[in-house]
Amino acid sequence: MNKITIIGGGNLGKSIISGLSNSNLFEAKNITVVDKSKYNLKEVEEKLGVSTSQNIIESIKDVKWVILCVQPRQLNAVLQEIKDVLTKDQILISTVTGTSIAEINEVVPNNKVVRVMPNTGAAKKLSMTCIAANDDVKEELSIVEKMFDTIGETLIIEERLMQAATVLGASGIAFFLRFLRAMIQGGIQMGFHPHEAQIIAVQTAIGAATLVAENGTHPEREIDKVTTPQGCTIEGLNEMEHQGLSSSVIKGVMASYEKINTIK
Ligand SMILES: NC(=O)C1=CN([C@@H]2O[C@H](COP(=O)(O)OP(=O)(O)OC[C@H]3O[C@@H](n4cnc5c(N)ncnc54)[C@H](OP(=O)(O)O)[C@@H]3O)[C@@H](O)[C@H]2O)C=CC1
Ligand SMILES: O=C(O)[C@@H]1CCC=N1
Repeated sequence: MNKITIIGGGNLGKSIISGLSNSNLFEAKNITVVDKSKYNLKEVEEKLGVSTSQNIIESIKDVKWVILCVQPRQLNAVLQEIKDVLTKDQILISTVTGTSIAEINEVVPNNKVVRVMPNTGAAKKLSMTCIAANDDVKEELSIVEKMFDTIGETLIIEERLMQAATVLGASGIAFFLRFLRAMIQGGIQMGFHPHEAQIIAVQTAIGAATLVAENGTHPEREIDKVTTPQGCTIEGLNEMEHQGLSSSVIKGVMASYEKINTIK
């Protein structure tokens, strides 16, 4: 029951495994990672002490939970490989972008499927994971929620919002990091060494996010506390807006959302 296999130990898979293996939910030896790459498997074996395999069929025997963590174009091959050996009581947890529960059930009609959309923050137990399932998968949904609660925040959503959750939560890591990089570049131009600019920008980003997370305030309320009248902050903010900061972020989010509907 408390065994889990992750098919795909790449960027996201490693982050999930890193979080799960440090949680109390699964013993490291009961987490098996399957990947084509021996390099990926050696890394998780050495760093996290989890079990590894290059044989999908062997790795899912006697396992209750199977996380699908391969790229969208690789999913069908994995489903075709496991469809005849899966038993009815095994639950599939799919992280795969853009593939619906119904599409997975077309290939494996007898297995319950929960869709999850975590992010790479999972490696630090700071994932934002959105979770969706069909109405008849309530009990398993709540166990999957507990599973992902061990690696960050979770939110149960309707499946129709999964693409939006992918853009906001999963791609969102990259979007925030690009802003962080720009802040570091500005810091260097003002005279800091890169590593100093990075320390300042990173801690400031953590502070900004924590204020909103812990105070429950709207970001603009926290901004108001920083903007001294006629001061340097409002000068900088207004220039960023004249250059289209909010508009370009919203346009970027929507471009990502349009793209996701074409991914297969
Ligand atoms: N990266 C992220 O931040 C997020 C990703 N996702 C989604 O999660 C999924 C995984 O993404 P990500 O981790 O970035 O992708 P990666 O390409 O980094 O990882 C997938 C891994 O699975 C391996 N693999 C593929 N097919 C098989 C197979 N048949 N048997 C064994 N191993 C296999 C790949 O090997 P090889 O490279 O040799 O093919 C690769 O190492 C994707 O669907 C993605 O859209 C969702 C949220 C966030
Ligand atoms: O870029 C992608 O398509 C995937 C989904 C979210 C993060 N990585």
